[in-house]
Amino acid sequence: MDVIVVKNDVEGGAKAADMIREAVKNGAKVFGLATGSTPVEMYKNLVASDVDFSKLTSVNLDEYVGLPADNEQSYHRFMQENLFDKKPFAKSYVPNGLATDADAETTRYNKIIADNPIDLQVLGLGRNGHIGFNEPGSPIDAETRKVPLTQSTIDANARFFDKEEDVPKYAYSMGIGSIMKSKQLVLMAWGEEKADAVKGMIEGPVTPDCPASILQKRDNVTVIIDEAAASKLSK
Ligand SMILES: N[C@@H]1[C@@H](O)[C@H](O)[C@@H](COP(=O)(O)O)O[C@@H]1O
Repeated sequence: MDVIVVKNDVEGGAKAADMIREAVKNGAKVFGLATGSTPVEMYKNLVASDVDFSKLTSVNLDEYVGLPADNEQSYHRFMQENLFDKKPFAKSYVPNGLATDADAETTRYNKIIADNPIDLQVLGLGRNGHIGFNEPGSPIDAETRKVPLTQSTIDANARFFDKEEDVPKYAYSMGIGSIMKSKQLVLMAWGEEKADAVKGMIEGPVTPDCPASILQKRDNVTVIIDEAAASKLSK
């Protein structure tokens, strides 16, 4: 695990964007993308750059169950606004939050991932150590599935919704098994509220209690964190 400590998300987002551009130069064809506040600076940098995704493919990590693609809080809409409107890919995939047949939707998405093996996966980190929406206790070999969100994730995401009751309780998420198949991984985390999860991920035991700790088992992982997120690390 390569750990890079930066001053803040502006510096870290620029670094992550450089890594994406480097991967494009080196022939990467499929990018696994993430949402949330963490990668916003990275997307800003990509939008401002001359990177060209128009012959490439993107596959997103997750989507809330029950939100239509055009809902303000849907991850579809987030990707559209933060990246795809300005830097379109030839093909972009996001789970369909309105799919009511969870088995059919997860089978469809797993086939997309199998047909488009991910060269570089971008990840954020939940306050409880989740990656994608793989909450503590998630099986490490899982593919895409419908997952219930923990109360801590619902609370963390409530800031984006008018009322807590509006926060979806389920998501479709790539599983840890699918994430681990990616050839290269870049995880970002900013702020003190991520410091415990960062410590667990880097220095803790590899345990389903902190899903991101599984990344210790992988090579080709770069973790970009700011000083606040790094503040509980022992060295
Ligand atoms: N499913 C998303 C994750 O993909 C994201 O990495 C994480 C952190 O969110 P944020 O970047 O807003 O802190 O939580 C969300 O619940």
